[in-house]
Amino acid sequence: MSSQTLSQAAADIESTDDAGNALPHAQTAGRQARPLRFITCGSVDDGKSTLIGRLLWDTKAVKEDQAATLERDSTGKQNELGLPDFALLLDGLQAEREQGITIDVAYRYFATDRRSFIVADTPGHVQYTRNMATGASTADLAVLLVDARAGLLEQTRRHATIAALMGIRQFVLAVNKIDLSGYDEAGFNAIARDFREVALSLGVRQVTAIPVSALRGENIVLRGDEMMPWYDGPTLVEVLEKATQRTGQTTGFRLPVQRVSRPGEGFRGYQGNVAGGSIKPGDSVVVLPSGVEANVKAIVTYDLVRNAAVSGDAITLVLDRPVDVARGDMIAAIDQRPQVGRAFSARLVALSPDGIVPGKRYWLKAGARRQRVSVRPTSALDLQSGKWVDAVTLPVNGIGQAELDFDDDAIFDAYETNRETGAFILIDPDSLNTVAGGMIDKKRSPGERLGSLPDADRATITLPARLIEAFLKTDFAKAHAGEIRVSGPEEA
Ligand SMILES: Nc1nc2c(ncn2[C@@H]2O[C@H](COP(=O)(O)OP(=O)(O)OP(=O)(O)O)[C@@H](O)[C@H]2O)c(=O)[nH]1
Repeated sequence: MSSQTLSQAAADIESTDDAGNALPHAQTAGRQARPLRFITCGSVDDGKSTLIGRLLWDTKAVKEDQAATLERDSTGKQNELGLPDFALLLDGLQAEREQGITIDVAYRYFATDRRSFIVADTPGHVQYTRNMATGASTADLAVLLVDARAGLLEQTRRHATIAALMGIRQFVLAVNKIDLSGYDEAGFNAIARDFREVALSLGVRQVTAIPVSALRGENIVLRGDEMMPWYDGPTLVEVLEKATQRTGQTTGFRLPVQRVSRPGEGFRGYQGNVAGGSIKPGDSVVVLPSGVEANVKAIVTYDLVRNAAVSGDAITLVLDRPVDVARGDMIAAIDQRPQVGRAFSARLVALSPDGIVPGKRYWLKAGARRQRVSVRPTSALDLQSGKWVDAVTLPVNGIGQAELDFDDDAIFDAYETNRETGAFILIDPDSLNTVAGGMIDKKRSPGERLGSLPDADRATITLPARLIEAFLKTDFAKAHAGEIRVSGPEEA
């Protein structure tokens, strides 16, 4: 197939939505422009670096100078096949990682004739959970690697759980080093079956299992028919080319107001990036939290007046009547409003060594808005078993569910429906450190407590001694002394 027909085929795929319906032009253009984002996860030595290196190499994303360096650096390190060590392509990233950058996800860009991609390479260890969560929060798809000889590990389940929790609904299981298993078809089928069960339990139905040899480049970009005539499914790159992008937004129009522009008498515009849906002059909108309604008079960008704007556009919105709008307000579609309230439930990923202290008041930042919030964790994901357990605090790298209670009205969408207006960060008001990233689940009624999650095990989380000490000193811990169980202490 020539590259022209490939592009045409890609355009055909991209101009339909998940159900195969034609998309309006603006949306199609946006989808084609945005690369597919995916993450790779696997245990140490499963071959993650080799797999990414192979993808870059076989899609010709490796520049000539890099290729020469690769050949040179691999000298003497070649494996028994005489192939270069593809993992070396990732070494630059390793160096970045060792510098101890806080949220340290390395992104790599590559493209085929049909599509462009951004792969987030996230380290697999438990202490890097926050990095994986960060990579996963923007990814459309997760590639989970397992060693064909070892099959699924606890780690695989943990990675799959985090990926699902971050909203990823498409998994590829790359059963790697299939060459070292003697291209064992039955072994591959057993691993694929086990993984489908894991994925289903997490609510993920779109699962493709592929037998691959990252080292030999089989079923990554090129097919591995010679050694695996029994496999007639897609290659990894074919799955990536056809994967659906999560739009991340199924809500109506959203404009978080960054700035109110009043350049002169008579003109008042509200500026920001459209974070959902689309808008055109004449549409009815509501300003939140005030609830005042108005119609759109004009949409202005930096140099021209537009007849429509879509998600991602930076615009100035002019309304047809004088309305009181401030930075941090939200202008939204009148018939598809976000939730406004003082109590929400959310999932958190703790990013700071201090973890999340229950009942502590933090600053919550979402878009241009910053509000005081008190945070009470209710359960945490046990990273070893992949199960939810009751919890009252979250240690660093902990993932948990929490109740958020605000002093004033807050405006959110559920993260599932809008990844921009459903996401936030928590800031410690004393140190000004970012202590957590969060995703809104839903609005709670005032005073409503979150129950245990259905599969919650009645277990306690072991925390480092200094966290327990700090926690026991909080007013919350004193007030709930009889109800709190802490195990440990364990040295940090
Ligand atoms: N035979 C064979 N060896 C492989 C394959 N994929 C990777 N390897 C080898 O397995 C070893 C580990 O590969 P890496 O790519 O460094 O593994 P990784 O998962 O990135 O490891 P970390 O970066 O340490 O997490 C290397 O010696 C690779 O050459 C494969 O498909 N077949």
